[in-house]
Amino acid sequence: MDGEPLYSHLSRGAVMTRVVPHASISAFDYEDEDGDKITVRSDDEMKTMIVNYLNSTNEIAATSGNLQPLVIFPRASKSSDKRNIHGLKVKTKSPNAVPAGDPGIVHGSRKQQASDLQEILACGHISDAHLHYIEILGSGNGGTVYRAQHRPSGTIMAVKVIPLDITPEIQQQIISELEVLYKSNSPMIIGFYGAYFIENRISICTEFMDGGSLDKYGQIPETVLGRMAVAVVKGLHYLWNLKIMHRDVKPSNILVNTQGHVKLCDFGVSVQLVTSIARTYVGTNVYMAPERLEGNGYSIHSEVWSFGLSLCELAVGRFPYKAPDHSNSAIGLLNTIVKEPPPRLPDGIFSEGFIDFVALCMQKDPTIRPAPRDLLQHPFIVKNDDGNTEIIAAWVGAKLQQIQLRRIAHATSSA
Ligand SMILES: Nc1ncnc2c1ncn2[C@@H]1O[C@H](COP(=O)(O)OP(=O)(O)OP(=O)(O)O)[C@@H](O)[C@H]1O
Repeated sequence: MDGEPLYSHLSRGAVMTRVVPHASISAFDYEDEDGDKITVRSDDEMKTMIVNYLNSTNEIAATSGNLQPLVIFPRASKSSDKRNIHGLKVKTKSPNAVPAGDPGIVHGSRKQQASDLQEILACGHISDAHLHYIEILGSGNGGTVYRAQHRPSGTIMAVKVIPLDITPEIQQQIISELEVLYKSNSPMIIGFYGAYFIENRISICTEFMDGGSLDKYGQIPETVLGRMAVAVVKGLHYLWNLKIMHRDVKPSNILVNTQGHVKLCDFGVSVQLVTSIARTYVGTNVYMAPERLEGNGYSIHSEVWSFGLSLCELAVGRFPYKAPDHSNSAIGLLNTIVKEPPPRLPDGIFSEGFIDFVALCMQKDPTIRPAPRDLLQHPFIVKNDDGNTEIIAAWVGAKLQQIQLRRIAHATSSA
């Protein structure tokens, strides 16, 4: 090509594949003449780097082949104790990793395997190359959740993969907002192992809960649901104290395991992530409070509504609203939620405390709904706050067995 330098046709991906064949993320830092670190995330930025490098080398060195190597750096990461509150054991000195203190990769001559590059746009120790995907756990509006094994530590985790078309700057913002999760350490909040972007997909790695989410259990008896409700109230309270709003309280975002633990997942810790998902995927959330559906703002009182509605559904075993024509029309359903009086738990089947708790949470006027502190003091929560995880564990275990037996029976009958 006339007059164009050779490197003008290089793609950053192609170059990085040659230098570090196993890296799937190709961003890095280099130092300019003033010693400032410059990040390279696009082909244009890489070309600028090469131009600057060539301009700064003297001609004799260039023609004699005695060029100083062009050094690039994986982006600095936090110390492992700050990142690794869940105690993942990872071989940090793998033969493929760039040794600490080694400035990095040199073009052409000193080919070095640098799997660490995968951590560039990431928080945590996890990279895709370390994961063995076992099965799909479920798919929601936008993402797919996998059960995967983190090979270096043997840990089984849930990996949620969401395709998002966003700029590298927004990716960076999401990753830094997710770092807050390292500070959260509550037994009622899903454990966070790390997150990373590959191309246009974010993967979020969290603790795996072998009971899955509450939406698959149908009706849950009050004795069990009451204990679950305590965990959810405490989890929400914990988030609210950190000034984090969940933004998506519903049965599919409440997870259980066979040890009787109940944890919240998918909360809006990264406002940028919530915004990017909302921009990319249009969905109807029937758990939204009436004021939110009408576009009148969002507060912790809106989460109290969603929680009350989730409890009501899990207690009766079906979503308590119907569209006026009994169709599945989303608009009809949302209209009913905004216009009609809220559903109530039926008398005579549930305790008075439970009926009152749901009724308070589902008041249509958000200003008179209880605040998080009041929820913790409500007699229904106080009564169920006995730390009895065995009752949840036994129920989840028995239900999972039933589900498994039903699956086997179904598979045998259709074989
Ligand atoms: N940490 C986890 N452990 C075990 N199962 C999980 C975990 N996280 C999610 N799941 C399962 O994966 C399913 C899909 O989750 P996902 O968050 O993609 O969708 P959703 O919450 O059902 O819907 P939406 O995306 O519309 O909010 C969940 O319903 C749950 O059963």
